[in-house]
Amino acid sequence: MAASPLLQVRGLTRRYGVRTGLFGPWHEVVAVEGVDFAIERGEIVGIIGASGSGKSTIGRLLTGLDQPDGGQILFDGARIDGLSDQARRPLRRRLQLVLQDASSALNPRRRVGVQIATPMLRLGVATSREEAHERTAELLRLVGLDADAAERYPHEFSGGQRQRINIARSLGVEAECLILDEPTSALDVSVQAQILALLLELRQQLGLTYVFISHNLAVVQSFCDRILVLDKGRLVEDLPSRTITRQASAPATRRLLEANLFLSRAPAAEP
Ligand SMILES: Nc1ncnc2c1ncn2[C@@H]1O[C@H](COP(=O)(O)OP(=O)(O)OP(=O)(O)O)[C@@H](O)[C@H]1O
Repeated sequence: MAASPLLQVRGLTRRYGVRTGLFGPWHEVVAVEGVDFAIERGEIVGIIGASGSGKSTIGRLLTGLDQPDGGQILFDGARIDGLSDQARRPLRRRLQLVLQDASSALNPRRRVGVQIATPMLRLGVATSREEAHERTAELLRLVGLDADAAERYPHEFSGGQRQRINIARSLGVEAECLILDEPTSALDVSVQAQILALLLELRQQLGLTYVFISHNLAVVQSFCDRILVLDKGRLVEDLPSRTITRQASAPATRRLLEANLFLSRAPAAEP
């Protein structure tokens, strides 16, 4: 029997009730509507679309920070939508969300080492403080930081280094799948490239699966195996990165490709 995809969504739907003004009438905003896709182990899949197309909503639904109004989410063949906090606990280890703003994910008042070690102990990946401590040093090395980073506080690091710490924390709990929501958008291009290279290396070493949410088509094309395009909450394209330029048929994808072409041809700004 063929193994099930690592992550699968069927008919995923999320609508929000929104009020016009303080006392105005309520109306419905469709954030995500009837989305279907499947992601295999070891794949890097990009989710792209214009602002408001539903990308982050999908990230929140996949990681249980929000619940769908309709449809199903399966992880390793089992339903994970609508789980209680208790039932979700083992999953929290396997499926991790990495956000754009690494600072907000880190506690400014706690040393980096403690922040990497605590989830390991809480989720039972390490059974003693010593083991968590050793593993923290290994992880810091793995993401390209010195082991003494463990003794420092988040504000002592650059944005790119903080994102490395964030990734080390996800790896500490032995995550299998990272949902990366614009993980490099706040970084300058050279640091962005370093983080993407690190993620590729980690996938190679650890067999990780990534869902990469971004508004940047050029980045998604170079980093992902496959690209899903959202338009007003609907999935309108699902193509391998290498063929998307030739095979794209959805108007939303064509718009993204044209914008990308325009940006790559635009003359550099005057100093
Ligand atoms: N909590 C919420 N309450 C009401 N509407 C929401 C909420 N979260 C998202 N929405 C709406 O759902 C739609 C999709 O939002 P979402 O943040 O998923 O888009 P996005 O593609 O990630 O956008 P961006 O690229 O700008 O971050 C938007 O119209 C947004 O206004």
